Amino acid sequence: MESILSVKNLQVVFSGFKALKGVDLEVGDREIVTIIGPNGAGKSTLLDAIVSKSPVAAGNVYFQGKDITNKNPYDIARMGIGRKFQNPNVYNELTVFENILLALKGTHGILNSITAKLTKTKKDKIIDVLDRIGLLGDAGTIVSSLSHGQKQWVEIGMVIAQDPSVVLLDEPTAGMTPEETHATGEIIKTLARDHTVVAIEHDMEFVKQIAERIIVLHQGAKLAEGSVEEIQSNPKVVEVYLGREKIDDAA
Ligand SMILES: Nc1ncnc2c1ncn2[C@@H]1O[C@H](COP(=O)(O)OP(=O)(O)OP(=O)(O)O)[C@@H](O)[C@H]1O
Repeated sequence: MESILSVKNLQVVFSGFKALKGVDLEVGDREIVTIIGPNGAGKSTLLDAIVSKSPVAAGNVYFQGKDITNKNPYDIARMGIGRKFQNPNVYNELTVFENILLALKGTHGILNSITAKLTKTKKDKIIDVLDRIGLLGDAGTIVSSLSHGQKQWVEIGMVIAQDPSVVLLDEPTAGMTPEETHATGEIIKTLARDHTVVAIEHDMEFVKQIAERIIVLHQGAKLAEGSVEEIQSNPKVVEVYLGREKIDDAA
């Protein structure tokens, strides 16, 4: 497998605390990789370190064969790695269409973007993004009136509007209803036709819906890696994570 994103022996240290203790990760072009693991395992830190939001203490991150370790986050985004955080970061007072417009490459300033004449290319691009996130019918809706799940989709749309090769998603279904969660899975599967997706997720039904390969992190290290079946039957994973989830559910 040719990797588009490659993480080698990655270490992140916060004031002496080793949040990542030497993690390796290989992600193939247009693959969907899901990262699971208990709270505090280092999942968000791993995505943060890839885009230089957390400083890498040792190890390397390669994107399309280039070493991007600790490069400027803005340059990493421009090179083609898009990152969506847990909470939707959208313009609530603007329409869905305007939110996607603002995220397009080469768009500068809110007022400029909204008042400037829209080229057909930009309009077609926005329509394509809205179609892919299932919000074409809501193009003119003000974002504040959308459900929490729909806001998350707007933000996914804002990420893909920048044409990243790799999309990093941090708990994309957090706070969603089961129906929204399922719809998000279908959106992600469609995205993976054109983008590589790495998603952190807790909801195992969702993981089963989208995952081609699962990475399990535990205490800053990789505990296991494999298909849904391999992960579900791995005794170490059941002990530290999946068994724990069942106990939590029962509680
Ligand atoms: N900026 C920071 N400064 C200090 N410690 C941090 C910082 N960011 C994360 N940590 C610590 O690093 C560890 C890993 O955190 P991280 O958020 O990556 O875990 P996670 O697996 O994403 O957890 P969760 O599922 O709860 O989001 C935790 O112990 C956390 O407290």
